[in-house]
Amino acid sequence: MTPPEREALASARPAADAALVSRSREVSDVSFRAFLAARDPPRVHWASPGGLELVAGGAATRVAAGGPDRFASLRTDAAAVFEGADHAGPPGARPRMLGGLSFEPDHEPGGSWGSFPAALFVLPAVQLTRTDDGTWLTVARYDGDATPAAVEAALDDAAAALESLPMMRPSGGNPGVRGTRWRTPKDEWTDQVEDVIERIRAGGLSKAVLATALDVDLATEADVPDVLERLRRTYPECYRFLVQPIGGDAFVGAPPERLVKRSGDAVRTEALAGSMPRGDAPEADASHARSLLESAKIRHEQGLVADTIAAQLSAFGAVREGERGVRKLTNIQHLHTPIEATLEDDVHVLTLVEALHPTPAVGGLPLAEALATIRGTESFDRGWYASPVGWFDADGDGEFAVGIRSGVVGGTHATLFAGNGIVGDSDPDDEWEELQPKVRPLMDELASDE
Ligand SMILES: C=C(O[C@@H]1C=C(C(=O)O)C=C[C@H]1O)C(=O)O
Repeated sequence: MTPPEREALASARPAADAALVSRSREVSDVSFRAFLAARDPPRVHWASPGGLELVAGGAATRVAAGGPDRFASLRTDAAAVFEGADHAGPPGARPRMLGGLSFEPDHEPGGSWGSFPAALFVLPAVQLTRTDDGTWLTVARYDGDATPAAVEAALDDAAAALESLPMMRPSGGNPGVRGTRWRTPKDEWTDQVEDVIERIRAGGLSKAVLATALDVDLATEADVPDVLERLRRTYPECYRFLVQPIGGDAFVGAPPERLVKRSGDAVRTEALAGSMPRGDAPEADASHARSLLESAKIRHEQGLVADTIAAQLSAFGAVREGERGVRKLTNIQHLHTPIEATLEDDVHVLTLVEALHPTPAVGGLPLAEALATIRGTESFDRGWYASPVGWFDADGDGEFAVGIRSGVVGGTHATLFAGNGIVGDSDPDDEWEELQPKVRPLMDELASDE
């Protein structure tokens, strides 16, 4: 990203005399991959398991923010964009802001995160939305000349362009991997885990989530729409997202973990922590699941996450914790507790995100001590890894996933991320083994399948 581009992103604000106009039209189902491949950046993709699925390109407008007030700044700027919005179309295709935030509020773009400010949300120019009511094409504009007639004409053009897209775009195949390098080799990782354990034993810290990055050299350029399409088939039980602010580097992932969903006064979240592999045979798989449910260490670690989330949500309304169980993913299983709340007041989903992020599933406990430990120990830039990624609308409804099982992909390079909760009785060798399945979702889609 050139300095002027970075400047433009960092200062993305609503314009004084602009109005938001959007129009949607039902279209016959079309390949999301082909649509995404044909769009210019910014490009975004969001899919929740069994729910909303959308792909979009271009920006009608965007809001960006950084520093300790970034959530307040986003809420204010987004409210200005949504004010007086003129949308004709089904509720499922209503205007949404899509994007995410960095793990730390004072994040500065750089390295793999060169085109990612501390918070960025895009209101897409052209979007395909798949809902229970069919597939909808939406065009939005936010400027002084955005009249309904102009937007309808742009919708006609976008619909005509859809006609020329192939129904099914043939897959280009995986890019292939030339080499990989952990940012923290095993001996360094072991030292880091031991340091964290020592801090925990010294008192004042119960848990810290230690993460690292895997640099991947690709044999050919990765085709991000292809990667997302394959993740849809291999990890159907996970979210899928893409945020590509400028072109080049794209943040993609298939996280299993919901940070929060707000729909009216209903709030849903979950505590997901503790990991075991999947077994090859049903008996082995069930035995791993039993180990998750019976391990005192894992129950303690996941219990801390559930209690903290429930306590934070209780500031907003009545909280109900569901039954603890095992969440099975394609290549890993976790301990899981569903958590729901009923809001007493009209609270924006961004306010809930602000209260919950980072949960002890990706930060630690107590939070301040855990963050100081993470900053003092990790030798890579988390950027947007383990951060909120999702969408919100004019009413403050929305849904956010935790940006794990993720990586930054650009050209012939990818950086993948993985982390584990460290507690007092963690074993560095086990923690090293646990990192491996967490980079696999993306790694499997990058490595050649032969
Ligand atoms: C931090 C990650 O995952 C988190 C940490 C887990 C753990 O400590 O076992 C399990 C699930 C996630 O909450 C990651 O995938 O990078």
